[in-house]
Amino acid sequence: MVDSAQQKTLAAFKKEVQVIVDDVEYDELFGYQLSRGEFFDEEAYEGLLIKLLTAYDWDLHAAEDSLEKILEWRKEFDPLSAAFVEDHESKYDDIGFITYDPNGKALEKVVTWNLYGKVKNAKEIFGTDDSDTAGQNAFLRWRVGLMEQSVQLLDFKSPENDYMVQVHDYKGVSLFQRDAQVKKTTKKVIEVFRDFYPELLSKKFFVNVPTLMMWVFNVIKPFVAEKTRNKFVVLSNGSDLVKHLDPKMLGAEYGGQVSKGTQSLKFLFKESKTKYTPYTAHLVGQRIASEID
Ligand code: HEM
Repeated sequence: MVDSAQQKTLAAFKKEVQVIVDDVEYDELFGYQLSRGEFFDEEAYEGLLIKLLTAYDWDLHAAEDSLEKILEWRKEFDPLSAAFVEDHESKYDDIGFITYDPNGKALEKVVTWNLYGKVKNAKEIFGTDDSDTAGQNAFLRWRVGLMEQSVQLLDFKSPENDYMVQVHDYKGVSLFQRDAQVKKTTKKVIEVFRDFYPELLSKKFFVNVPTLMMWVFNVIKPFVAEKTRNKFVVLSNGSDLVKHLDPKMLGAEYGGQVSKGTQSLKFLFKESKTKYTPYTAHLVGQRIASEID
C-alpha cells in the first residue's frame, strides 16, 4: 500500500520520468513504454515506478538517478535483443532455464534456474582469460537475456506476480571451477543485476552448496545490496527446496513431483521466448527488421 506521503513522492517521480527519457533518448523499461505513447500502460508504469522507489526506500533522487542509469544501460546493452533477437550458443541450454506456472503461488510463478554446478569446463562457458572479452560477453549476454525473458513473465500490475524466484544449483561444483575469469564474470553479472534490475527477486536459493564451499557465500555477499541479501537462502541439500517451493514445479531431486529431473522441468515452460509485452513485440520487430535491411 502506498501512503499519502508516498503518493506525493510518486507524483514528483512521474513528473521527472519524461525528462529522464528525453535526456537519455530511451523510452522502455522491462517491456513497458515510459512516455505516453501508443504502448503506454498507466498501471504497469506506476507499478514499475513504485518498484524503483521501494528499492531506494522512497528516496526520490536515488530512484531518479537509478532510472537514468538503467535507461542508459538498456540503450547501450539492449537486453531485449539479448533475450529475443540474438541466438545464444546451445552450450548454455544445460545451465539455465525458466519455469513458469501462471497458477503457482504468489510471487513464485516465475523461477529462473541456474545449474552452475554443471559447468565442467569453466573456460568454455566464462571465457579463457582477461583478454577474452568475447567469451565473457557471450555469457553475460546470454545470462541477461534469460533474466529479461523472466522479467517479461512478471506482471507489474499484480501483487501476486511482480517478483520472481531464482535458484542456483551448485551440485557437482568444485573449487577449481572458481578461477579468475569465473570470479570476474560473476562479479559483473551481480553488478548488472544489482544496479539495473532492482526489486525483482522474491527469494533466491543456493542449493547443493558443499559445506566446504559455504565460505564463497560470505565472499560474494558484500557485492550484493543488503535488501537482496536478506532474500537469500542457502541449502546444502537440494531436496530441502521442497520445503520452500511448490512440489508441482520441482523435479524429484529437489523433493518435488516432476519425475524426470530438471530436464523435464524445462518442458513445463515452453513459452520463454514467446511471451512478452506488446511494446517488447514492437521493439523486437523493429530490431529484426533493421537486421534484415
Ligand atoms: C565455482 C563455481 C561457481 C560458479 C561458476 C558460480 C557462478 C555464479 C554466477 C554466474 C553468478 C551471477 C549471478 C547469476 O547468474 O544469477 C553467481 C552469483 C552468486 N553466487 Fe555463485 N558460482 C559458483 C560458486 C558459488 C558458491 C559455492 C556459492 C556459495 C553459496 C555461490 C554463491 C553466489 C552468490 C551469493 C551469488 C550472488 C547472487 C546474486 O547477486 O543474485 N556461488 N554465481
